[in-house]
Amino acid sequence: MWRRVALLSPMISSSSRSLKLSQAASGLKVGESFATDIINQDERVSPPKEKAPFITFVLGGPGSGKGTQCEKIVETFGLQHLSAGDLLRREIAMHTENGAMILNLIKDGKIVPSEVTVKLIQKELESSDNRKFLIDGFPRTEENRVAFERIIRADPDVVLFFDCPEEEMVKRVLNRNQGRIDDNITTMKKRLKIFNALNRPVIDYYKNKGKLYTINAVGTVDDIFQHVLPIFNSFEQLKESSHVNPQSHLGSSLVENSS
Ligand SMILES: Nc1ncnc2c1ncn2[C@@H]1O[C@H](COP(=O)(O)OP(=O)(O)OP(=O)(O)O)[C@@H](O)[C@H]1O
Ligand SMILES: Nc1ccn([C@@H]2O[C@H](COP(=O)(O)O)[C@@H](O)[C@H]2O)c(=O)n1
Ligand SMILES: [Mg+2]
Repeated sequence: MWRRVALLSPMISSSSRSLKLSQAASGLKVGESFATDIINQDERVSPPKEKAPFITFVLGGPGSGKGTQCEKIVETFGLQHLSAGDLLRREIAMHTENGAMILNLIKDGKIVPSEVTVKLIQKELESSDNRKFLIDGFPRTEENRVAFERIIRADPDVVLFFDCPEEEMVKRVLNRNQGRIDDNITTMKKRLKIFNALNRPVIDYYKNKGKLYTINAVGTVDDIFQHVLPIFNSFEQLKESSHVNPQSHLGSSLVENSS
């Protein structure tokens, strides 16, 4: 098994390098490991450089179709889907120490403190063997974004923004029928307000950085996915692990890279 360790070479003599590396390896955080060396614990050989993980943030208003499109991206390109909302709902279901606080905030369409959400994401990133992630519904606020940079010490490679009119989002959420406590008109109105006030600045931030891909989220699920395909097709490292031949899909060029 490959374990990630920080750049420790200067503090390690050649004879005891493997042992000290493996001792030091436990207790590392994801952010530390992103600029790291690795060691093969079975073979004790010189480690090759580990590539930084490929991170996609998936943004869009409530009901814009983020989760639906993420499922299709996973099927085609093999990324791991981490939905911030699902991670938070799991805390509620498991009655963890933050569960009750999270429930109250979600009921009211409010944003959970960034530290809590980022730590949940961090756990998933660190325990995964996948190196390609779709982080859905995150960052929701500038505070979320800054906390991710501080704790995880990584930047997204791609930011998708599913752009959908409010009327359509309301219709979809009210028809979702998955028993979500926030799928009602009162909470939906609050969520839309929060989206416009707090998520829009994050979208603008990535637009200015040239990382934002704005996708028209109106149409059938398959039509919309046709706009997503060419984005991921343009990254060589994603083609390597694709489950189907993404080239066989006719990705349209209706995507706007808003840089
Ligand atoms: N293109 C589409 N056309 C019609 N309905 C859609 C489309 N995409 C998704 N839906 C439906 O709309 C609802 C909301 O979609 P989804 O859960 O993917 O949105 P979301 O952006 O993840 O929302 P949230 O932020 O609330 O989690 C679901 O019931 C889904 O099946
Ligand atoms: N970064 C986030 C993401 C979500 N929340 C809370 O969860 C609710 C549901 O999120 P979905 O992505 O599943 O729509 C959302 O309204 C927030 O209350 C959060 O706080 N921070
Ligand atoms: Mg969702």
